[in-house]
Amino acid sequence: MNTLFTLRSIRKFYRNNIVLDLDHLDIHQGRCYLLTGQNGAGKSTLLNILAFLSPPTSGDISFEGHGVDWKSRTLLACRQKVTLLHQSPYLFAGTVFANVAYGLNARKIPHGLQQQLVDEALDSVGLSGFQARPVLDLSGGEAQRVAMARALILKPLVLLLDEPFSSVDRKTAEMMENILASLPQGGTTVIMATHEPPREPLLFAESIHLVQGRLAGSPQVNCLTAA
Ligand SMILES: Nc1ncnc2c1ncn2[C@@H]1O[C@H](COP(=O)(O)OP(=O)(O)OP(=O)(O)O)[C@@H](O)[C@H]1O
Repeated sequence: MNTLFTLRSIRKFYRNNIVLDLDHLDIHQGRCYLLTGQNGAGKSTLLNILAFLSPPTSGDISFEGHGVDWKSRTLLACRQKVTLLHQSPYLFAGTVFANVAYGLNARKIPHGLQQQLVDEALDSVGLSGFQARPVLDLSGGEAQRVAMARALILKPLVLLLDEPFSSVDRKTAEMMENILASLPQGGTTVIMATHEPPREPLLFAESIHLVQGRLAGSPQVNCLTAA
């Protein structure tokens, strides 16, 4: 079993408030994790750290076996292996195709191959035939699916999702959960944050549950909840 992220003594403060306090957390490659916790439990804070977007106030993280130096240029290489899909994803004005192909363009993938990959990605989220649609005409749920296609097309090593199903209907959420559950076969590690249980929790073999910024089951949490 390959350990992808190792977190030790990770603490995050906003002003004087501690919002994340993790003694020890290992995340293994090719697994599907459900990150749960009530509003304010620290889920987005943890995802932002795992996406290398926001450093912890203190503590150590290693990624693929190497210690993460938040001030080094190597951070960019780490960021490129991780995709974070937000609850309200940003799509730029333009067509669905242009948005989904954005990362392929940046990687200079030939146009013919882009067409094929975009078709496959849109197909996988149930949006075949949407290539030429302006994103401004999309419903909230369709926009979320386009953002998912844009994330999937890059085949990231790690896919982080922050409440990805907030504006999709039940059938679409089930379809997207099934897509997520299939990604580890291709080597992608999935971590999905939600404060609601998924429709099919068994698809997510691993769980990380936060209570007031701490891992449920850790001694500190037991003290807190017992108090
Ligand atoms: N930039 C910030 N400045 C100050 N406090 C912040 C900031 N970002 C988050 N917090 C606080 O950190 C705590 C954890 O927030 P976080 O967004 O990580 O929780 P969450 O579990 O994702 O919540 P939700 O389910 O509501 O999205 C909250 O108390 C929040 O108010």
